[in-house]
Amino acid sequence: MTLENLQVLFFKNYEEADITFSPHINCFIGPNGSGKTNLLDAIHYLALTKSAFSGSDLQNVKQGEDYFMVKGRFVQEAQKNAIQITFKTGQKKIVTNNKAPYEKVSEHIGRFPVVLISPYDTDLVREGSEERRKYFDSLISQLNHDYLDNLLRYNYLLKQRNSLLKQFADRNYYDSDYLGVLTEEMIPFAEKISQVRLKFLQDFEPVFQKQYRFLSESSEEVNIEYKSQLPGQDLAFLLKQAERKDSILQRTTVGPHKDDFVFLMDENSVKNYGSQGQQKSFVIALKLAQFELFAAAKNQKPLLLLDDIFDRLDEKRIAKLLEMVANHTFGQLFITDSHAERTQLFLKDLAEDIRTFLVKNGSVSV
Ligand SMILES: Nc1ncnc2c1ncn2[C@@H]1O[C@H](COP(=O)(O)OP(=O)(O)OP(=O)(O)O)[C@@H](O)[C@H]1O
Repeated sequence: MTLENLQVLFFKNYEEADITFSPHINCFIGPNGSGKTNLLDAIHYLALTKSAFSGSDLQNVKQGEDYFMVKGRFVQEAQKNAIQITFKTGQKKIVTNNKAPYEKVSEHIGRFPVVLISPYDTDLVREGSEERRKYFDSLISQLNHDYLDNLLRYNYLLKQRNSLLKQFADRNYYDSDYLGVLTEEMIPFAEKISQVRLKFLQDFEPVFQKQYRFLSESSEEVNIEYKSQLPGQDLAFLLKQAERKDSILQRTTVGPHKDDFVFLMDENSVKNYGSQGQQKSFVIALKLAQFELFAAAKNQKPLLLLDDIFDRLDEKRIAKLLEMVANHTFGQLFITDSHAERTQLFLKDLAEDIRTFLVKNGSVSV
């Protein structure tokens, strides 16, 4: 799969940009804060209908404006998909493919696979379980639409259950039967989510371990452990047992929203025991495993977005990634860097068609 072009309007620090890409390597070069990462984010947005960095669409609208648009043409085999996403303050965003709106935006997710490697990836190791759940949920959702639907449904019901618990506390009254009906409705979704997460990890872990060995060339063993209250347990019983606690805390304390994916290195926590270099290898291996699984499942190479890797990674890891580029492991690549000479030096031995874009203060030139 390739992205032929990208147009943005009032997206982050861009008033307007219109770029035609190389099907191989594209480099965005410019000073810090000029808007290189924002272009990668616009590509991410086109593929996944959300930013990789900002939690709210309002943050993506250029300051002083009230809407933004991102537009681009993905080519899959001979088929062209012109995607346009428009967000206007206070309104629902509109996503169209070849001018036709999707019935459900979730249908778009996973159709145009993209993998982003960014300096923020180490948050997956350092932050709490929510970061990791979000990452794996997004990954599984791009491979499995039923999973995404179940997850959306579960999250909706969870929100309702939590607000009911809060209402009971506020009004000083309690209706266990009413809560029970909502709880029962959640259980099948919770069970499916847990089953799919467990099964996914069984497929993902060996691919991840292979990528880690390739990147680090060291002997430590890495694992990802699925930590959940659910497998092998009767969830209805667990929820019933937690009901008193839930009513005091006014939130649901049992369920897949409490799961974690624990990152281990020689059976120790990567967060506490892994060196900075090991943590970076760990997260890049996650992303390379994601790339490999997406490529296999979708029978096409995802776009690979590499943010600031020449600055943030040591030469050994950069060499490994470039070895993969030279071996044609990847398809279309988008790379950001603040130093043109450094990028040229790293890419000089590659035979691919390399296109360089100069980024300056929210504008792009060739
Ligand atoms: N909604 C917005 N409106 C206007 N400007 C914005 C908006 N969101 C982000 N920016 C600006 O975009 C700039 C950051 O762009 P970006 O992260 O793409 O930079 P970069 O070139 O990748 O820098 P670095 O090399 O430091 O990673 C900042 O100056 C920020 O203020």
